[in-house]
Amino acid sequence: MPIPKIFVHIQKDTLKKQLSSVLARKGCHFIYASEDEPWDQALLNADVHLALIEMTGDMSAGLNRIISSRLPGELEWVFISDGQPNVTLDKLIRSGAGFHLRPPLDLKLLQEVLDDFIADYTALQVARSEQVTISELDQFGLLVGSSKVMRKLYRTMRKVANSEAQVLIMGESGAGKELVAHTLHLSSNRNNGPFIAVNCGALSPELVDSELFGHIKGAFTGAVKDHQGFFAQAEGGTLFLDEVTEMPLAHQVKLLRVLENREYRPVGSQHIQQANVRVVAATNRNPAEAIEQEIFREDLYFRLAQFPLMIPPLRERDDDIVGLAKHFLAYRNAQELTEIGISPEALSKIADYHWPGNVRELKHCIERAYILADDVIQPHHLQLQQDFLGDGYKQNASLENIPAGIPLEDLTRAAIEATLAENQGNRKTTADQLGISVKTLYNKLEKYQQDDEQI
Ligand SMILES: Nc1ncnc2c1ncn2[C@@H]1O[C@H](COP(=O)(O)OP(=O)(O)OP(=O)(O)O)[C@@H](O)[C@H]1O
Repeated sequence: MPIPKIFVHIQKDTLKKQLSSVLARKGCHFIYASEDEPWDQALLNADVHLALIEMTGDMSAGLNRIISSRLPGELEWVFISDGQPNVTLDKLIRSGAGFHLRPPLDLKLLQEVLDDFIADYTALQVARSEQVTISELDQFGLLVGSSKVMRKLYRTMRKVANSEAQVLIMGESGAGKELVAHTLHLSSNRNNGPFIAVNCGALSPELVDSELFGHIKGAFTGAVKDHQGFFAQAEGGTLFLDEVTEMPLAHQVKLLRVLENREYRPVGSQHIQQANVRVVAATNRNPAEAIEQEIFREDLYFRLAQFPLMIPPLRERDDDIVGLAKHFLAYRNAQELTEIGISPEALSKIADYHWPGNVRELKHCIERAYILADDVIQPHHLQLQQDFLGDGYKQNASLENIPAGIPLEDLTRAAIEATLAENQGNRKTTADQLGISVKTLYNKLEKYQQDDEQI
């Protein structure tokens, strides 16, 4: 780990002697001003973190040159003077540059100041190198995580991947259902075939049949050419039916038939097609409740859930929360050839938050913090949903807490994610509350997902 560099300009021999124990301190590198060049020039040329300067009246010109450079804000300063008033020095100290120690010199205080500085510097270096260039987490397919629950999930997925069982994935929005579906596909014998993902809630009710099963030219007004449905597109591979509970009931029956017979007929066609497709479905809802509310057919549930897989919400994967944050940061650093770190305080804030938006929210939060931080992500760089909208946003319905200057698209995304989390991922209710169509909501979520995937 790099050690801090301290520039020293002490002229009086008596002071040099007094400081000998301080200057013998280990854990930092002292660079002394030479007689060959003016002290201010030497300091401007040196790449140091702190300057320890004995100030005398004849140094004001040099100090003025320092003040007009960028250096004052970039360095920590400790001045030792004989107590003579010095306007230039006062100006620098009043701007918050550091310490001005007057006689009698308190060596203990000077030692403490240097100790604090070295401790802060070291903490910063630790934070910078806090495993942000490496990821510590295990990975299975596209899924990252080492927590007990994730490891259990990996084992189950490995077993189920190679069977032809239909899988129903359950879990909150942003918990990783699509990633699980895709990983199942990649780990299966069908991995040379296509993986087609469909948002059932975004299908327009009039076109569900045509979207799923395709149509032939002239099947209906506007059917100007043959159209391949999702089943045909997924032939030989996996069809992922996301938000399957949002599919209109009438179409759920048709889906059930295909799952039972492995046959379907494109709209307007006389020819039955064979479906060689593995269906993996997902829902944010509790299927039992959806069945009770009569929006999800029980027989379809049993058909789809030959193998139910429950994805735990991020807040139940305690061991993974901080690991995932570092993972996303490490990947971003590798991509951008940067070394942005994360402070222990920021990691605590991440660990303590309840992540209603799950992994998606965490990933997006790190992405924003990466952009905001200069070198180390601090707690104030982490913009959480609750920071945007407040926990009591709904109750207070107050817009006053929204900080000025937030890009509108960020605000839209925060509103969507907060509302989705509040509604346990139910997109219909979310769209209704936000006053947008389900289709618009899906389009936005798809865009956010694509943005996230570029991380
Ligand atoms: N275990 C994980 N490892 C790495 N990234 C993950 C993990 N889980 C989720 N993600 C990331 O979080 C985001 C959301 O994941 P995904 O789309 O799979 O969630 P989802 O449950 O299908 O969400 P929704 O219900 O809103 O469709 C994606 O950017 C994904 O890459």
